[in-house]
Amino acid sequence: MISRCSNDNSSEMRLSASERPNAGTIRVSEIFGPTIQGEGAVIGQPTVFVRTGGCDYRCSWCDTLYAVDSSFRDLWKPLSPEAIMAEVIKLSGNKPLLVSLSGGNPAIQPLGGLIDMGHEQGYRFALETQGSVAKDWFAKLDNLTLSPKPPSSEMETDWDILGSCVAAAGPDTDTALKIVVFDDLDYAYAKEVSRRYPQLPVFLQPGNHTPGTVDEEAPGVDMKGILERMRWLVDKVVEDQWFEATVLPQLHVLIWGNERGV
Ligand SMILES: C[S@@+](CC[C@H](N)C(=O)[O-])C[C@H]1O[C@@H](n2cnc3c(N)ncnc32)[C@H](O)[C@@H]1O
Ligand SMILES: Nc1nc2[nH]cc(C(=O)O)c2c(=O)[nH]1
Ligand code: SF4
Ligand SMILES: [Mg+2]
Repeated sequence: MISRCSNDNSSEMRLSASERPNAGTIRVSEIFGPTIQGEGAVIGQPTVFVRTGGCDYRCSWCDTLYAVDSSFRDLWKPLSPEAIMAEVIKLSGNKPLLVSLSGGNPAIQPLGGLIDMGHEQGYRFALETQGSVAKDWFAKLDNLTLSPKPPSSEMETDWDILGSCVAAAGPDTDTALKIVVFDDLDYAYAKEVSRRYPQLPVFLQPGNHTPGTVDEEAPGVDMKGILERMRWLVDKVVEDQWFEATVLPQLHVLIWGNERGV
């Protein structure tokens, strides 16, 4: 299974040559914080975000198109692990904390060296990915969130690669599932993912149907609609007696709406 964790993964090969990172450098869309982690297993923890640029998916409702759409490519900087750690250290006042690696798909970037470097200085690392590309260095992470995409995203899950991601993380990384739910079909998908990985904690996150478009700088958010979906999802889990699931909102969206860099 681990042999799938290579650089010539087929999902990654779907990226054009200019979209693939250079060896050693990491393509970065933004570094910000400290803020709190707004989602999933480590929700509420103070963290600095490193958001990489480029993604092998294009979910219909992606809330970070500026780190996905190639029209933003010129804004993604190729940075060395040293340069990224220098910024993380500056933002955190040299006090180690949790670093959240997100994107885009951070799994298509060479992040193993950055994780080693940060660990040496006492920083911890969490990573969010859709589970479409597996890397050996997932085993170095403190937390791995796998967020496979439900039908409403219009993406297809490659179950073998998702399995390779779980295997690559191994026993020393805290791995969790986090599934965005918009409707009944998404809910059924979340149950299927959880059925396949009963050993993994599962977090359900109501979808934000107002994430904005590539042309919007600061899209407005339909908070009432998101909270209604949250209530629907809680009712669903309770009625269904899915007592192993944890339902959480995107806390940062409740606080700051669709604002960037928070
Ligand atoms: C922007 S993605 C980046 C990491 C990775 N590409 C992934 O999808 O897991 C970070 C998280 O935001 C979630 N997300 C993206 N758009 C969303 C939306 N409109 N509503 C709720 N969650 C969303 C994703 O499912 C994922 O769990
Ligand atoms: N505060 C905060 N929490 C988050 N959790 C996941 C995020 C992401 O965009 O990956 C995110 C984000 O952008 N901000
Ligand atoms: S996989 Fe993540 S970053 Fe990529 S398009 Fe989907 S939500 Fe956006
Ligand atoms: Mg986000």
